[in-house]
Amino acid sequence: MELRIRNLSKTYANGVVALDKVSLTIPKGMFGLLGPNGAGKSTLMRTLATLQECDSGSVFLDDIDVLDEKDAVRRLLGYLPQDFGLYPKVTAHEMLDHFAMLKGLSHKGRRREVVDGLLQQTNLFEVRNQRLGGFSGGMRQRFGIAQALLGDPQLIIVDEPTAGLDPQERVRFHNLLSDLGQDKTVLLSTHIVSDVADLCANMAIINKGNVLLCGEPQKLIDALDGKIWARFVSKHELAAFQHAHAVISTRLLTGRTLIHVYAERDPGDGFAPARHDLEDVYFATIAGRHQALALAR
Ligand SMILES: Nc1ncnc2c1ncn2[C@@H]1O[C@H](COP(=O)(O)OP(=O)(O)OP(=O)(O)O)[C@@H](O)[C@H]1O
Repeated sequence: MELRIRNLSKTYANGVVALDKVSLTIPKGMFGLLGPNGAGKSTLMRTLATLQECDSGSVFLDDIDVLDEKDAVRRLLGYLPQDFGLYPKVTAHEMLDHFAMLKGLSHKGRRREVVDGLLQQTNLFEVRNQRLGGFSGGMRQRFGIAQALLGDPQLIIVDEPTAGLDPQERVRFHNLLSDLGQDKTVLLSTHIVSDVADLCANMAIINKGNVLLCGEPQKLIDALDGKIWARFVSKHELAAFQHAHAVISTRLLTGRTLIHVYAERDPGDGFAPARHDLEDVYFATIAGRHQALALAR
């Protein structure tokens, strides 16, 4: 299914503009929504998940009016919120069975089939009789996906699902999501660039309620060819370089500071062409390098 968001706006009572005329088209497959903390991602996710009202704009899931036909959307939606509580003393199987009942799966045999299937799909079958309170972060997130998948949703929204997972669990969770992306629309909100680089066929970057950039990750990277330059600087040189160049990122590498700058042509000063990636796209966009944006759009 395709999700079409047009001019979606939301200002909270305290005056914070969380969404400012956001327009995005999200096709089938995995779509990454990338942005720093406070960008408006959760506001957008909650609005799409019919849990929160916006002020203006429209959202359609194929021909369903998401803002109006909430029940129809909920039947097609699986949602994994950023924070969700679990009853610590209940086992994974008991909890999922309970959720399945709430979803209307009243036939015991059929429910068992669905619940066991989801526990297998999320690699939790072996631990199904363990209490949720003892689950690791990764197990919790996979359990969150299992409950989101009840009812065979066509649109799956996951809000920052890999924050706090160790690398092994992250890979496991990525595999699970990418399987889902084969035939469903999966919207992944994250501030972790590599989640999007690894998984998503399409992406957008949002900040302060605005969509800054949208496209296919590789094309957005290619649009920066020849425009990202790198060099090491010492700590006391950093401020001068930041003053003289459009520094988009600084990172410590084996104790030295590597800086990446945006420049249309060789900036001199000892810079060499950088091997750039999606992080450069992200940082260049957030830093407001408008030349980069114009090219990549
Ligand atoms: N209920 C609320 N009332 C007032 N302001 C809010 C409310 N919820 C969010 N905000 C503000 O709206 C802005 C967008 O918040 P939102 O949670 O949507 O961003 P986010 O990109 O999901 O960030 P994070 O990654 O930190 O969750 C932030 O400035 C936030 O402080």
